[in-house]
Amino acid sequence: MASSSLAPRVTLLALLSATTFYCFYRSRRFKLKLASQKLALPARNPKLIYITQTGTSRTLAYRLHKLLASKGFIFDLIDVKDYEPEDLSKETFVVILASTWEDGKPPPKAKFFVDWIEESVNDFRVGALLLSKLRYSVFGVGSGAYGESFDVVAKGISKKLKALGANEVVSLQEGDVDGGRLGKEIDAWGDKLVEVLKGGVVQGNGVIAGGKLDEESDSEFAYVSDDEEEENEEESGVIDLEDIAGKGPSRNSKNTVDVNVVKKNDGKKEMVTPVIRANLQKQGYKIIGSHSGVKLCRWTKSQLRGRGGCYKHSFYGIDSHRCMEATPSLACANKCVFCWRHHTNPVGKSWQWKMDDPVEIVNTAIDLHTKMIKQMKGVPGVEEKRLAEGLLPRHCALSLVGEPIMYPEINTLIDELHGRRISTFLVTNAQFPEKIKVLRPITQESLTALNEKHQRTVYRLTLVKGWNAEDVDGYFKLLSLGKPDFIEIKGVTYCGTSATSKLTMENVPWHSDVKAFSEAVALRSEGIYEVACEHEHSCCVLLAKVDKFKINGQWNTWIDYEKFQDLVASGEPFKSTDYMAPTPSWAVYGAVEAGFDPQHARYRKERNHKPKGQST
Ligand SMILES: Cc1cc2nc3c(=O)[nH]c(=O)nc-3n(C[C@H](O)[C@H](O)[C@H](O)COP(=O)(O)O)c2cc1C
Repeated sequence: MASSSLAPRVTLLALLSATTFYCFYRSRRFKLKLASQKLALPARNPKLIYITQTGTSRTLAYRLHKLLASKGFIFDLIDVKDYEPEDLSKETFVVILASTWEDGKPPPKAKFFVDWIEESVNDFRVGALLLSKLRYSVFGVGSGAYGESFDVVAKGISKKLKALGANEVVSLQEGDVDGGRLGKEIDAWGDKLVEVLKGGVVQGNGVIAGGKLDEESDSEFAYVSDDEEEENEEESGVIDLEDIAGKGPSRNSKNTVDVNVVKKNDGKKEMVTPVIRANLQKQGYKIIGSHSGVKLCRWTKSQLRGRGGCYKHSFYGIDSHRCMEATPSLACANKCVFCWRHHTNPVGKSWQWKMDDPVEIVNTAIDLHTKMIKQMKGVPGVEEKRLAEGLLPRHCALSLVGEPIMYPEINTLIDELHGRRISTFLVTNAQFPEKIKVLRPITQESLTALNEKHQRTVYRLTLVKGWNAEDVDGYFKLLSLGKPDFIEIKGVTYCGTSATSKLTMENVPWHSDVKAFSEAVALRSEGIYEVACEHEHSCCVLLAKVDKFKINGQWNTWIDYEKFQDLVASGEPFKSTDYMAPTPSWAVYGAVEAGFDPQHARYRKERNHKPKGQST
């Protein structure tokens, strides 16, 4: 590097690092402030929402409200016309009573509410965990005389809330006005709700206390599938039980059982509600936690079924079902909760890190990954061949944000992974440029201090409409710093509006917006970058350096993983172009497949409407 350009570059790098660190510090301060404020905020009341035309559901809702109040559980009673459905992502417990009218439609006053739920399910920009904090139950009000459209509004709401990640705590009740027993039915159903609510108190898991909900409660209460495509399939974490009330789940050698969903002898699956947990505990089982941290990502499940992969498959040939995560951990030996941020400003205490052995980290990562893959055996649609592939992880994501970047053994960890022919890609940030500089070769790296690396480097940019989707010049300046080989530009995924995220659907770009921004950045680069690939389903586009990766008109954004491992093993220096591979035509920008691998089976959810703002 010419010495004349070194000084400004170092200055810029330092500036960027300092800015990033400052923003990080501010955001943490802000979060801490919010957390401390939160303690003072009253918890959000659970909601009892009724959907009615002629008043039946309202009468039942009042009756249920009274019953719940008599047991000490205070719900806000709300007519659906007065409820803003976007608030569902802030709720933790909602009970809905819904009637069905002509042609299986909801009463007109509920149209907006029902449409919002429906559209959120069908909108691929919305995260499958939008309502993951929400626990809910639905009671249908209708007439069996209407045959196929009996209670369809309630059934639809229940199914769609589940698809958005909400947890159903008492099963849907299909109330039939013709039976003349609706009053008794709502009482019995209400008793079940009370049982669940009481369970929350008994278990002390923060679900409900004195009729109030704790917004910060963990979701260990019930397991929910994060699979958008298989709404009712709660495969991971399912333990086959003869009968939970009788024998219970088979114990493992440690006499513990880790369940969130159980299957009863009638084949039905059931959530492990606090009540069931209590029953299991009475039988001597120790419940050791939830599955929230070890669920397979939806792309992995999809690829195990031979269906579409994530954008990393389209851009680089990474198979999700062969990709695991390893998290190097640093634990403070002084058991200090503030960890390194505290210790960098020590308060007089000598300190030391407790570090995981790299071999142990890799073994644990492989172990967790293979365990989860094995759980998919026998799940409908999962292919034997892909299961076998999944048991041989080939890629590893190393997230080096925060504490792990300080992990001194990072190169040993990378060596350990490569020793097992597992390619590594890093996710990091600009706070620790020195650490990035000394890293061993990996297949792909991200962010600044990368300009001088010989491996593939990538920026990842998340577009938020109204926030950053217009600043082409600003982003081009950032590119000029690290001169990455690739730039992934991805539309933000909507995960609900909350105290810490003010994003709304208005901020979520369409794929056409992402394309337009990417093309503008490419244009601004004056030929250095071109848009190389796209993955429409993820709203994601890849820009790549033309001189390195486009050879005789052919893009080479994919990675020859075997060659990469051979190069590592050789011990000789090598460059990113030594292990590049041709991008398949279906992944190239503008292809009719729009990044969808034709070898995968396309699985489309039923859509009743075209996505907003799209012509096709
Ligand atoms: C014109 C008409 C159409 C109806 N269509 C359905 C239907 O498709 N499915 C159903 O389950 N119930 C249907 N019902 C029954 C209503 O859901 C039932 O009367 C219920 O009690 C209405 O509750 P609400 O007063 O809370 O709106 C229909 C009733 C009427 C009068």
